[in-house]
Amino acid sequence: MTPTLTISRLTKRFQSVEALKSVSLALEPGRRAALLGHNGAGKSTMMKIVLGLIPFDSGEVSVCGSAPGSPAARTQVAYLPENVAFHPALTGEEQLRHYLALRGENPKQATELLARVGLGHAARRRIGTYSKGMRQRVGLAQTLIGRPRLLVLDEPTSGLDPVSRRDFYDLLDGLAAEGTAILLSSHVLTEVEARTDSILILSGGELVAEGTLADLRTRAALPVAFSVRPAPGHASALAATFPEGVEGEDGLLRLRGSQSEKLPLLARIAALGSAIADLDVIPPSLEDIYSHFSRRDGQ
Ligand SMILES: Nc1ncnc2c1ncn2[C@@H]1O[C@H](COP(=O)(O)OP(=O)(O)OP(=O)(O)O)[C@@H](O)[C@H]1O
Repeated sequence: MTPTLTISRLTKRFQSVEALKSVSLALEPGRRAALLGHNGAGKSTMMKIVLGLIPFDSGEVSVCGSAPGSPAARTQVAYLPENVAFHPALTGEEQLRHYLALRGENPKQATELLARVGLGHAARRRIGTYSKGMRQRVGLAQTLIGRPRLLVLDEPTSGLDPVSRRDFYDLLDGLAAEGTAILLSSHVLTEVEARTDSILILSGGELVAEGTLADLRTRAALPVAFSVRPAPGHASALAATFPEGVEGEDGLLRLRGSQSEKLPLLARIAALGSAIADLDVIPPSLEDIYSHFSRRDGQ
């Protein structure tokens, strides 16, 4: 499948700052990729380059086969900034009709676009009365004008409550299912874990990790934690068997082991049979994996 977005060896420098260092990636139709990174890692710089808003120093960028910022690329890519602002006195429908007219599209599509993002009921209300989540949906409706093949979303769920976040990702799922590629940045690790297909971690301008969460988990090879609850009267025996464990005030014994130690440890725990009341295996969290890949120099 031809990727919707291809970036190879992309380098961008602002005076003495190397904002992007030989970054390469590809995003295929219908894929949702999350761009993660500390403040200043280079996320916005990459998005601006993909949108054709700023030039780059070296490398190649292709948006649906065209150079970023070219007329062909601009018809295929849409952008939603973090804090989207609309005229508060206009209704959602008026605002979208305005954008449609600017793009040379039929303003009557406003009704359908607003319905698509779940705002049909509020189309004739002033945007000044909308919640932040509703304004983000107007922003998403605006990005859908012209049926773009690539959506670039800068922290699209920042400031939204959990239900609005979930609804927003549901909308993105629908768009991805139709073949739209989605590149979004976020600082909320748990939501990208559940709602995107791949994770891209930028650190100091370098793409330090790329893949599904399962790929990154394997590559990071971080320790696995076990939480073991002894059966009544067996706490001392359990602690004696695992002197390396840490006993908590909650009565649980906590153990850690590398990926290769996981199964042998499980076998040792299972061998205790009825002395064990319960067991949880806790894989490294996305936060652990993110910290592993994105640690700054000196940390
Ligand atoms: N116009 C500019 N002039 C000089 N330096 C810049 C400019 N734009 C970005 N930078 C620098 O490039 C680096 C990457 O910045 P960028 O805005 O891409 O990071 P980011 O990952 O989007 O961060 P944040 O999460 O804070 O938005 C930073 O060191 C930043 O200071």
